[in-house]
Amino acid sequence: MTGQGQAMLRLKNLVKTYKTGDQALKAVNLEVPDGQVLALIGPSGAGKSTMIRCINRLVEPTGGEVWLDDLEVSKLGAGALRRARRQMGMIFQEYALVERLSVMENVLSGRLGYVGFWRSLTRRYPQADVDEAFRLLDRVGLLHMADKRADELSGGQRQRVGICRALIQNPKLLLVDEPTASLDPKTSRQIMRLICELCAERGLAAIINIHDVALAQMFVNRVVGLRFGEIVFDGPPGGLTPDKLTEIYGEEDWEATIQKVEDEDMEAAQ
Ligand SMILES: Nc1ncnc2c1ncn2[C@@H]1O[C@H](COP(=O)(O)OP(=O)(O)OP(=O)(O)O)[C@@H](O)[C@H]1O
Repeated sequence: MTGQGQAMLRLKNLVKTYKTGDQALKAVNLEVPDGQVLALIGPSGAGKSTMIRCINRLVEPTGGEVWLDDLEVSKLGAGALRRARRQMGMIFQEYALVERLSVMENVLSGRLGYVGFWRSLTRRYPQADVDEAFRLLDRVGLLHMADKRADELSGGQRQRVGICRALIQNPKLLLVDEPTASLDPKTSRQIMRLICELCAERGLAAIINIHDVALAQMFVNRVVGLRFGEIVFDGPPGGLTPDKLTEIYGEEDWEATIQKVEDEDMEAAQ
């Protein structure tokens, strides 16, 4: 349980220095309350993927703390970390599906952290898991594809499978790493909408690493901007003025990107 007034996810002075000497995160502090969906933006190399991966320790932090409710994830041993990871679903840019397995098997693989070792080897899942997988596939519009092989799907369909696989873990936090980077603009929008709707339905918090600022602005209430491993912006999408975007990304023509923000400003001024 989250303690009173305590954010569900807390990063305290999180540092990551790779063996190459690259300082990807410099003492990052961040709090994410229950059910909040935030977009993580920033230029290439800012440390977005590193931050997301340090939270579930796919990348081992060099320093600082990661807290998930009352659990200090950064201190856990292997067994406890495996259990903690069940609470953190991950969605990847390249979907990370097993190509030769069916859609259903890919979704069910999200339960591997729960079923015993032998059961996972034979991939025999409890009926309740199979039922839930059907429910999730239905929710994302892929019920009719349950028996198809993953390699027969389009990018958008694959990402829907990736979303189901993360959700069947029954996580409290979703870590989403560039979910739309391999998709066309229309599919990108559908996938972002789906992720945000599902988070709202389930009271799930999410950190979405996303390159497309306009897309982030469309769907989330909080944007965190990272630059050179430091948070340089944290606020509502409307606060992403040209100056702020320049602070995050460097000099650029922001006309197209901030169209929406300008429109709102004009309306407010009238
Ligand atoms: N495995 C690694 N070994 C060494 N350096 C790394 C490694 N992964 C990332 N880095 C470095 O850490 C910094 C942050 O990289 P990271 O991938 O987290 O940034 P990002 O904001 O996600 O970038 P992108 O948007 O291009 O994915 C970069 O300087 C990068 O070169």
